[in-house]
Amino acid sequence: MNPATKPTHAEQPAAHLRLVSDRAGGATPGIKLSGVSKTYRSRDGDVPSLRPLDFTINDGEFFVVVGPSGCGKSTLLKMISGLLPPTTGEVLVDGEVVTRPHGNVGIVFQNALLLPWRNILSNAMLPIDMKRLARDKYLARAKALLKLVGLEGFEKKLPWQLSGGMQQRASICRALVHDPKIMLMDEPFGALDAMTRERMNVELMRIQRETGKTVLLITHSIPEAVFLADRVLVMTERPGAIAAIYDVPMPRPRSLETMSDPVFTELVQRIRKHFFTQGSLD
Ligand SMILES: Nc1ncnc2c1ncn2[C@@H]1O[C@H](COP(=O)(O)OP(=O)(O)OP(=O)(O)O)[C@@H](O)[C@H]1O
Repeated sequence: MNPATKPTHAEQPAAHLRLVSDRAGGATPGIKLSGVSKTYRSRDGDVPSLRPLDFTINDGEFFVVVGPSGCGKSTLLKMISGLLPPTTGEVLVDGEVVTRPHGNVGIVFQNALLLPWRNILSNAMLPIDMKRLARDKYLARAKALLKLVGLEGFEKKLPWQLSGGMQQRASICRALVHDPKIMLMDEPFGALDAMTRERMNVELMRIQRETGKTVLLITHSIPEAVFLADRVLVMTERPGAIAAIYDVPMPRPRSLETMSDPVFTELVQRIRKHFFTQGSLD
């Protein structure tokens, strides 16, 4: 095994990431989960979805979660966003316990979920309107974000006039418009064709580099996970637990050629081995 692709302990970030965390100072930055578990109570009985999880995501890190269907990935994301309370344990964002939905996150789902009657700029401005923030303060930011994702000139178009990939780019702007520290992405490119998906991956890495956001992304695709991530968390079947966390020791910026790097190939194979018996990932 290439020593560079050995799994690391959850609490040991890559060296370059540790530097970022150290510089931040003050309250513990990033996202920290301590003993976070979830059991859904339903009429048919309890559904244990996540075993107690302990891990940290560093400020500015690109952190990707892969795992079999139903292992609790979306549940994890909802608990970090504050949309869902954990059954046990605590989620901390910048040292503060999350007890309700908070403004530190922007969320991107599998489908763009744009409002069909609002034009692209108005859709990007939706969080500002919902939070009743000053529109004029954020309008320039929304336009700049649309430009950043290549949608300049499409501000007045309605969602149906854009391709699926363009709509998803608009939804990324919507997630970033209120300048959250963290972007939570649940299978954001699952509905796109393979070529658009690859382009969106490159685009997302560029946006993350330019905005410095912390990204937590969920995917079923192991190559996508390795291509994007600083670290990949591999989950077990439900109730989900941490099977391993891998550092991805490949330099940035990355391009599609990165996928022919032997480190990339070896890491994809190593992670795939976790799922040999399940066959439930790409
Ligand atoms: N509101 C709920 N009530 C009861 N069980 C639920 C509820 N929401 C989710 N579950 C169950 O919890 C488990 C984890 O669900 P979750 O959606 O987090 O998984 P996932 O890993 O995101 O799945 P997928 O990859 O298929 O999207 C599943 O078995 C699901 O059926």
